[in-house]
Amino acid sequence: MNLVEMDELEIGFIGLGAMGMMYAKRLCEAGWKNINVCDLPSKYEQLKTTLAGSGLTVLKDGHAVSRRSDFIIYSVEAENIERVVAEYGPSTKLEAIVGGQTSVKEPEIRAFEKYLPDDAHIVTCHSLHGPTVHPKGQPLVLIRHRASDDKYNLVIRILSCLQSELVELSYKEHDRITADTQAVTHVAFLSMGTAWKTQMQFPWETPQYVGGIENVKINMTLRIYSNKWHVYAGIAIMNPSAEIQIRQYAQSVSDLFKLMIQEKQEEFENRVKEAGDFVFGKHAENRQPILLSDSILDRFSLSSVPSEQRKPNSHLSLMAMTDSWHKLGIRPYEHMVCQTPLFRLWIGIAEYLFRNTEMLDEAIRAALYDKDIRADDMEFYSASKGWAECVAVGNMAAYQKRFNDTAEFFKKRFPEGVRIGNEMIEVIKTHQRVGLGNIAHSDS
Ligand SMILES: NC(=O)C1=CN([C@@H]2O[C@H](COP(=O)(O)OP(=O)(O)OC[C@H]3O[C@@H](n4cnc5c(N)ncnc54)[C@H](OP(=O)(O)O)[C@@H]3O)[C@@H](O)[C@H]2O)C=CC1
Ligand SMILES: O=C(O)C(=O)Cc1ccc(O)cc1
Repeated sequence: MNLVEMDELEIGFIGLGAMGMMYAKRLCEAGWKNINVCDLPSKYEQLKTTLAGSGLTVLKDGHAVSRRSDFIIYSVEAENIERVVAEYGPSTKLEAIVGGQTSVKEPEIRAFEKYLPDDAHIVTCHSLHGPTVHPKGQPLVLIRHRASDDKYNLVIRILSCLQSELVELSYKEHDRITADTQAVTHVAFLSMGTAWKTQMQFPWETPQYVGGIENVKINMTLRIYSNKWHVYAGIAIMNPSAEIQIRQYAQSVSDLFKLMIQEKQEEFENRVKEAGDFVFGKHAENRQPILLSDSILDRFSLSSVPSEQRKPNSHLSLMAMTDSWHKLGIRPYEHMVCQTPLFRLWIGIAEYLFRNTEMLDEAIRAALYDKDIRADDMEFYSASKGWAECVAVGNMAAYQKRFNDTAEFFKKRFPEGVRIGNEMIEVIKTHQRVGLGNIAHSDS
């Protein structure tokens, strides 16, 4: 590392929420000496007090940060990016590099092109994990939109301290891939949460939700609802590629649910198995399987129901996911370069279900004939439709209300769910390094 560069270069963060703070602190710990930060001017005094002695220089607003920083990272809500760049963009230092951390890049790039001076370089990024996950080994998307070689290489040097895996994409590629990996995954978990809440049912008290796969559903749903609504709303509503995926997911839930209640066994089974062959079958043999299993995931339980009382689940959410990948011709393993921990767990449990013929047949039987699970499936169908409509209308306020209503229902269990969720994510990280076969063996 060039020590003069670390002493002299100024790096700025506009927006000091969870992600901005995480980045600023990590860069500071790595030895970058001049880190300028700000949030809303109304938080200036408070931030000065809380960050006194931290090594970060707190400034009043984005003008002050922009005027003196050589690399500026906007780390604000996707919903606000245009307004914030419009306000502070014109104060950008001559020939500075500007980037952002928003999860959806089309609005961010549009704002940069519109409001930044022509001499500004644009290199933007997206860490594909939440603020509480260690960035080491996680994908970090880097988008070189308008930058000289020198400036681009400088950004790589600065962000290298995160120890993430760099994935170089255009902003359009980024939005297309994250619509597949993130937007649709979130809708599945959001719908589970809404369905449970509508029935006033805590899944950890219910016999259908006992066991490893169910632990992923429960803990990841709690993880999403404990995060901020705007993160998910931005990904779903502001990414131009997301609506089609979400619409298809809701359609797949609806199509499968209709076949289930009409007990059209052959049609249902064929459709589910064809989808499974497309995603997990022969053609996918070259890819690296994730190989999660119930035995690995069993220990991450919030459940109070003894495992002997476990009842079969239809796994409508996973069947619909696989069906929707099939209908849209998406091969999800091709997107693993942009995996988030949540996506990895999600595709991991779908893979586990579809590779395990006995379990898949049990789920198909439960879907068609088990009346106990029908009520849950009906609520899940209705919730996924509601989320898809909300995204199609594009109303952020409606999204916020739906999200917060459900979050409120689950909030007492957030600390525990998030703690266990973090442990699950650690396990899949280890698994990425050593191969899950080894872990499965030592666990069993
Ligand atoms: N959380 C996550 O898991 C991840 C989030 N991201 C993305 O990173 C971005 C930030 O997310 P996150 O940190 O979680 O969200 P936060 O809500 O924690 O942080 C955003 C911060 O920006 C502030 N802000 C808004 N307007 C301005 C302004 N004009 N000037 C200065 N600060 C402003 C907000 O203040 P106020 O709250 O008062 O509006 C808030 O403190 C989002 O675009 C998100 O999509 C990316 C990866 C993961
Ligand atoms: O893993 C997920 O999908 C998460 O929920 C965390 C997350 C949220 C937003 C991002 O832009 C990146 C990661």
